[in-house]
Amino acid sequence: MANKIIKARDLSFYYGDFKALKNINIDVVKNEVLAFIGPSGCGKSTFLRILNRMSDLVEGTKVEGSITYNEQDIFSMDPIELRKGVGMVFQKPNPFPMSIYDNIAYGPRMQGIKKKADLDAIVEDSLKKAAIWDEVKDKLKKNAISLSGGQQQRICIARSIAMNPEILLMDEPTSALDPISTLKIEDLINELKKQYTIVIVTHNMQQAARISDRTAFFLLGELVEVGPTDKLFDQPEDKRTEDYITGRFG
Ligand SMILES: Nc1ncnc2c1ncn2[C@@H]1O[C@H](COP(=O)(O)OP(=O)(O)OP(=O)(O)O)[C@@H](O)[C@H]1O
Repeated sequence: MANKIIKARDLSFYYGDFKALKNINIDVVKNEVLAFIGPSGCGKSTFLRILNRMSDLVEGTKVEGSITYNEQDIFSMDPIELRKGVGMVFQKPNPFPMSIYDNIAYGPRMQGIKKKADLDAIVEDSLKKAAIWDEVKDKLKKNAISLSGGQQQRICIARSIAMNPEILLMDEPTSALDPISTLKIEDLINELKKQYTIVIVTHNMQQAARISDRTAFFLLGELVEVGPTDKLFDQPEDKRTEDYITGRFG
């Protein structure tokens, strides 16, 4: 498979003595949308969070095996550097309590970009890519908290984009949104994959079927099966995948 930007090999992860992920082997391919599905507690979010080492924030954890990002071992990288390349969008929209403009300019400013014209250009470009520019261009000074949930989530996506990442991790980005906002984010993901690689956790199998190129099915900390989304849903190889997608459990 061409251009694997992430490779996980025999990756296991423990919270204390509890083995939450068991010998995971998976690749992420450039410019794909890869969806993680599986019943609650199977380890999807844990795995997603390891990919940009948000998992470091939990104490008493242990990792075995390896993950590389562009052939570099992520566990020996500076996490700040890793997160520049591998950004994250959370389940609940979490804009900073500041203006729309400052939300987007925050990261670039931290990276030392100071010129107003440069920041203006990044803010506009990021908001356009996140398909929210037209809705907010006349109120960039307004507090981002005053926007609707769906708009806030697109602001959060724009905030990630402003850091110019290569990969966007999304942890159930639409689960707190209404159906119309959800469709907007799904359309946006479809657009973003031209430029970015997207790994998304979703509870919603229809969503995985609509937006992803490949789907990975997790169960009890194991990666049961990963493959092209159409194939995984039409002709799963593993009986457990079939049982899950036909609604026999989970
Ligand atoms: N901070 C933590 N400390 C201890 N155990 C945890 C922690 N976070 C998750 N776990 C456990 O690890 C397992 C995997 O959790 P995880 O959140 O990754 O699952 P998930 O598939 O994303 O579930 P959901 O779909 O409900 O979000 C669960 O058994 C969970 O209880």
